Amino acid sequence: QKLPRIKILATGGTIAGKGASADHSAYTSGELPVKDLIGAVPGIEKVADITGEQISNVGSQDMSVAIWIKLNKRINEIYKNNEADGIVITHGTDTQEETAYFLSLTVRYDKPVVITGSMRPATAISADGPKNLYDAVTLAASKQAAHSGVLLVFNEYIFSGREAVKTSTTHLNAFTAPNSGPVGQVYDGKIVLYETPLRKTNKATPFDITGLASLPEVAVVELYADAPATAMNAYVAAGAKGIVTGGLGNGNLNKANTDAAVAAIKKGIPVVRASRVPTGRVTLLDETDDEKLGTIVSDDLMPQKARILLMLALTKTNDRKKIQQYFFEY
Ligand SMILES: NC(=O)C[C@H](N)C(=O)O
Repeated sequence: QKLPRIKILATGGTIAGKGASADHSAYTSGELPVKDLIGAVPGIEKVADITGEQISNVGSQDMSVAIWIKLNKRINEIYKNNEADGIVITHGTDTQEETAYFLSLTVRYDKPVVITGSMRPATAISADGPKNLYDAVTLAASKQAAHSGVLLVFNEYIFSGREAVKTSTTHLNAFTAPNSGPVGQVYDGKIVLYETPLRKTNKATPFDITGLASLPEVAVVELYADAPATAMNAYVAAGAKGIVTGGLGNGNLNKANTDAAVAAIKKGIPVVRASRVPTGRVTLLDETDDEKLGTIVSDDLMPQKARILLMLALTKTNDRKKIQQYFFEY
């Protein structure tokens, strides 16, 4: 029986990280090549017929729109040319949730795309990378991974790429899905899915970025007690095409930032109200009169994910109502 063909696209991160000693936390991410990552996973050759490609080799704190566009292009090409049955992306954890959501919205095929990484570098005692990679390959090789957008596998849990958020800076269970929980588990080489994500992904979104070399600049402005409008005004002056706020509570802006937001909107720059709080929603017309101000709400996307949707939305439209609809659908 022929094994499923899995392509590993490596981008860097701690999973490819190297430290001077096994018992110390200092290391540099994005050092080892993809063949070393595959070579460190015993038994993986029994799960799938694996090939690897290096897309980038960076700590994901240096992930960029340019690398996202390259990844998106390669994934679409692999499926168009029938080069693989499933794709696994290895990635740093710092921005893994952003890449997962970006690709969920932009890949044009309903085939398996699974993303993973690690918290400990490859050289550490009990490195978690090989197990996470084994689990990711197992999931990508199973038929169950299709039609769900990008799935993020970490520490034996499976999350929707839209919902996953890094919620620990150091622990091995670094990801959770604060609003919805995991969609399944992978354990002992077996996948158990409890549910499939309902938000639209892949072909069901209008975000075909084929041919684009960049995306409209969108900035995130974080709120806090007594926050001045300096950051928002500076981003607008620097030419931002959209602003997302990491607002207070249910997406509230203080007076200074409300005034700056209204001024930005008058210049044709959409402002999306998200929240710095990790669970719950930002809904229209709660404490803020969005109709009067012209603001858009993020629904339940955290600021870093709302930024991705706004960048993609701006490739299609500048219309407030349409952009708001995107936030309710995707
Ligand atoms: N655990 C990790 O992967 C952290 C690292 N800074 C990265 O995102 O690449």
